[in-house]
Amino acid sequence: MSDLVSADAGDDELDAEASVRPRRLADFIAQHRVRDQLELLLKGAMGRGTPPDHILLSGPPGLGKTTLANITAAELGTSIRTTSGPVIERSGDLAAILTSLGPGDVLFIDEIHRIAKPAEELLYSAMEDFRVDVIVGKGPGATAIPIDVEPFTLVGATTRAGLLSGPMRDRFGFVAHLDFYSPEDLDSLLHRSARILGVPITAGGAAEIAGRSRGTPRIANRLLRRVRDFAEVRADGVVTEETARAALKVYDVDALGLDRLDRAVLRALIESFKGGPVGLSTLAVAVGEQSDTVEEVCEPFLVRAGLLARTPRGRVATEAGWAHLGKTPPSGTIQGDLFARDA
Ligand SMILES: Nc1ncnc2c1ncn2[C@@H]1O[C@H](COP(=O)(O)OP(=O)(O)OP(=O)(O)O)[C@@H](O)[C@H]1O
Ligand SMILES: [Mg+2]
Repeated sequence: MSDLVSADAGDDELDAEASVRPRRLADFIAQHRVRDQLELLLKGAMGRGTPPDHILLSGPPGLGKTTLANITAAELGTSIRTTSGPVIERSGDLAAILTSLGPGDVLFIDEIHRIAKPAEELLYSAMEDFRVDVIVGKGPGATAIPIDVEPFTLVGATTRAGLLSGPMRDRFGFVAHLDFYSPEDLDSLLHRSARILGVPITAGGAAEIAGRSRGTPRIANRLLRRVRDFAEVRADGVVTEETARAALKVYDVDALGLDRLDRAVLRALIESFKGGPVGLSTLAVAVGEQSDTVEEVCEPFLVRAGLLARTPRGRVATEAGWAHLGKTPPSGTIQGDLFARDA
């Protein structure tokens, strides 16, 4: 699919994201439950003068995990060291990072589910006892030298909490799961971003973009940047409902945030297979894509939007799916909940 509605960050997007990324908890939009809990955790620890419990942030891409990790350090007034699971190949790499932390620092490990096993085991003792055993030598003569590390707070982020081992998960005293944002939340977020970017935006403009952002702040901010281009080049620079609509038509993002490939899948399912059920590989061939792409890139959102359902007999279009293409579903079509939240 186009990168425009992908929840993952593009390589060239980091600077653009940094400019609108909230720095403090008070600027972090929505996710009130997580925000309240985190505030209590941090304030409580600061009151006692100790580092807070280790924090695990889980949730789909683009919902604010990296943002919250940085906010944690900012609220605590400490430094943050950032690394990620895949880059820690050897436990020695991790030991070097841990022993260089200052007292109370935040260590942020992104994609923590991808950390190598030996490094994970080293992390256990660091998290629990603020101590690491560094192995010197090889074979029977190898000895473990215990080294103390400063008390620190680990913030782990993962898009796949289910892949974390039990012992790893148990060592986090605070686990927060980030949910997709409501259109109203994204609306506030867009007003905030527009203010920071100096883009004039109307209520209608923000609402129009919010509804197409798939519940994801990263996508909302990205669409705002594209609509701003359009507004500046083809209109008077103001992001209104009309400019947002016209711009997103140019970029092929429809009213629910579906892009060209998402719609092709839905259309094939309905027009070529009468709404299904049809097998994944047959559907993928019909749109000229790999099964993996259809399954991992298009389907999760089509399912979440209640347009498509996965059944034991294959993929089927829901009533909402038919309606989205402006067609009348045959009787007996399953309903599907529009944006049913997985609680
Ligand atoms: N609650 C929020 N309020 C305001 N902006 C937000 C919020 N959450 C996320 N954002 C914006 O969305 C962008 C993406 O967020 P972030 O990088 O924290 O996501 P992530 O969960 O770490 O994604 P990934 O899984 O891809 O690493 C940030 O640049 C930030 O500007
Ligand atoms: Mg991140």
